[in-house]
Amino acid sequence: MQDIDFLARTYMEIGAKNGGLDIKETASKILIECLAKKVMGEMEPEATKELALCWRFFPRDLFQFSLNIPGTGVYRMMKARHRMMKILKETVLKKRASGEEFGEFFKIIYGEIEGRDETMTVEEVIEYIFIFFLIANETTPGVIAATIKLISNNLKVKEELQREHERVVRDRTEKEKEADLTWEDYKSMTFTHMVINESLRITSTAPTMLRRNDQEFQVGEYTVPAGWIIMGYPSAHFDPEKYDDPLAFNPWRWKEKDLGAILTRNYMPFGAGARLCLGAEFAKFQMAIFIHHLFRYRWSMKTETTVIRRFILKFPNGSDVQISEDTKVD
Ligand code: HEM
Repeated sequence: MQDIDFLARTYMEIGAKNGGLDIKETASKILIECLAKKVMGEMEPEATKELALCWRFFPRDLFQFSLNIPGTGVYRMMKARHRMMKILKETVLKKRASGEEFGEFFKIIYGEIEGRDETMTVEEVIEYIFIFFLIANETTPGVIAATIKLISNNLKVKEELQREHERVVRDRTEKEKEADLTWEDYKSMTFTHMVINESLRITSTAPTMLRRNDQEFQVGEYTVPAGWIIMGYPSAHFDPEKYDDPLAFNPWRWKEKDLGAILTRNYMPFGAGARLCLGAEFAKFQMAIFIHHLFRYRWSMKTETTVIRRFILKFPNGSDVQISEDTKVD
């Protein structure tokens, strides 16, 4: 919690000094810096920053025709990937040589816990970590940027959030707590949790879930033979019988509901079953902390920001917000 809180506050302060920031890019930097520490343990600050910068080549060019020749996005992305693998490998080798401690996640997958045998080679572990970062980075920053766009289009929601976050800051100051956010602060952001749930419903970020069925089964009048690959989509999120006016962004529909639930019959932004998202709580947490720190300023999103879905969420005109030091509210 402290890491995300610190990174979100720091990046927001830098943005305020510069007159603004790109939401998706900033959320991505926070995510990668935080995950890198959790997975790898302490890393050289320059290596972590470079790792985060490499991701800039991914969102734009990941789901495109694979033409890996110089000058294409895919080529730039492959170069960035190569660079990232090199940074990760160098970090592992340096840490090993100096006996420095790895992050908990690394220790688990590499088996570097006392008494356990090695389970993967260094190369395999790095591949695994890369995919882990990739999954995290292709989801959370986009959802955060789309959430800010949804909020920006809805003045009532924006005002309610403003009230909530001013209250959180006020409570903290009154109780003379340290500047860091606490778990209680996070839990008390009820309206923010409603906004997050609604945004996750409406953005339905993971466009599809692929499954191979072991056994034949029936869907209405159709029989799906065993061995088929099924593409599942959380269409329940837009079912008018389950959600009144389903295309409307209405956080109040979550009032009095269980805001902690990441999976119900009609709500599955993080998937379902054995492959339920590993980072669900972490993602929701990052979203809330990011929103909190943004709302410590008066902000506005550039009107030209648009969100489109080309398999994943995309922001062809970026996701810039304007903030400045003199609009800080606390
Ligand atoms: C708002 C952000 C996120 C959304 C909407 C999301 C959504 C999903 C969905 C729908 C799945 C299931 C895919 C399937 O069933 O085939 C999934 C799996 C997964 N997610 Fe996330 N995710 C998010 C953030 C994250 C983050 C931040 C991490 C890592 C820290 C993460 C790590 C994973 C992993 C490792 C899996 C695979 C789990 C498995 O196969 O056992 N996700 N995610």
